[in-house]
Amino acid sequence: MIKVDEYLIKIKDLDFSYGGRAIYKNLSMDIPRGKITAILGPSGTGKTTLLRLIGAQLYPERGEVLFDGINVHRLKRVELYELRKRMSMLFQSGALFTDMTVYENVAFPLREHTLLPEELIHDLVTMKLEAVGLRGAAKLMPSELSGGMARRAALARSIALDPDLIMYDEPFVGQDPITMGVLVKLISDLNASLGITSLIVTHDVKEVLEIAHYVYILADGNVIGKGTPDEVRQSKDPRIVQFINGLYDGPYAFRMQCEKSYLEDL
Ligand SMILES: Nc1ncnc2c1ncn2[C@@H]1O[C@H](COP(=O)(O)OP(=O)(O)OP(=O)(O)O)[C@@H](O)[C@H]1O
Repeated sequence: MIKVDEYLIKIKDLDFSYGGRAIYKNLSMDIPRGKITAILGPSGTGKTTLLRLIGAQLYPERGEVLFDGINVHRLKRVELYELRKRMSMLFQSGALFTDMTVYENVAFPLREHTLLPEELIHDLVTMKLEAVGLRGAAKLMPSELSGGMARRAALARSIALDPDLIMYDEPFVGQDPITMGVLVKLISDLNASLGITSLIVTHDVKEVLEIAHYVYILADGNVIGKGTPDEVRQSKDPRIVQFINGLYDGPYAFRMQCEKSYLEDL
């Protein structure tokens, strides 16, 4: 019997720095297959960097990232190109092609990467648009969409090739509460209906904890907390308490260190 590993991504003993400035030191994480994992942490910790390491846009100095057992940093260019069809990355900007309709945007990856006939492409695009509730917007241009609709259209495009993984980088930024609620539910529904592994980097802690199955909290170059949403909510670690509750001050200082005292500066 073939044993399917319960983790889609395994990160082992990873070191990464930007020009000598260490971002990760000995980082190890396992991302469960078919589940929603939230990656939380203070600004500048390296969450986006982590997504780029998984996608092999960046290379570590040490350690490895295994995607379905494949070391992503050892692949040749063509192999990586193939593997990336199984990973989708959704940035906060959405980045739709502005000169194409919503339909053409969703059809684009199918035309780029497959030789499917137009009829089948039509059916697939229609299904993806239906999944995000935008079948009625197929003919619209991106400039005619609201911010939330644009993100949903980008989401439809990112699932066009039925990826195994979607990495969301700040998917809720700049949205009103209702739109945010729609996006949160959509991500959760897509995860359940398509069985996609979802990795969400966000500062919207409350929203993401409602739908995540597993949570990693990163700070100071490593994992400072992990577990189910309930487990991290109940943590007594002051760094995690501060972060989960969005407290103004705590172990992570609100004020940056300054050489002179406040009085001296005045
Ligand atoms: N290309 C780069 N070259 C040098 N330093 C970089 C580069 N990209 C990011 N950094 C730095 O690396 C650190 C981690 O950046 P990253 O964007 O991964 O953090 P983040 O946790 O996603 O932050 P935020 O939550 O604010 O989006 C930051 O201090 C950032 O300034």
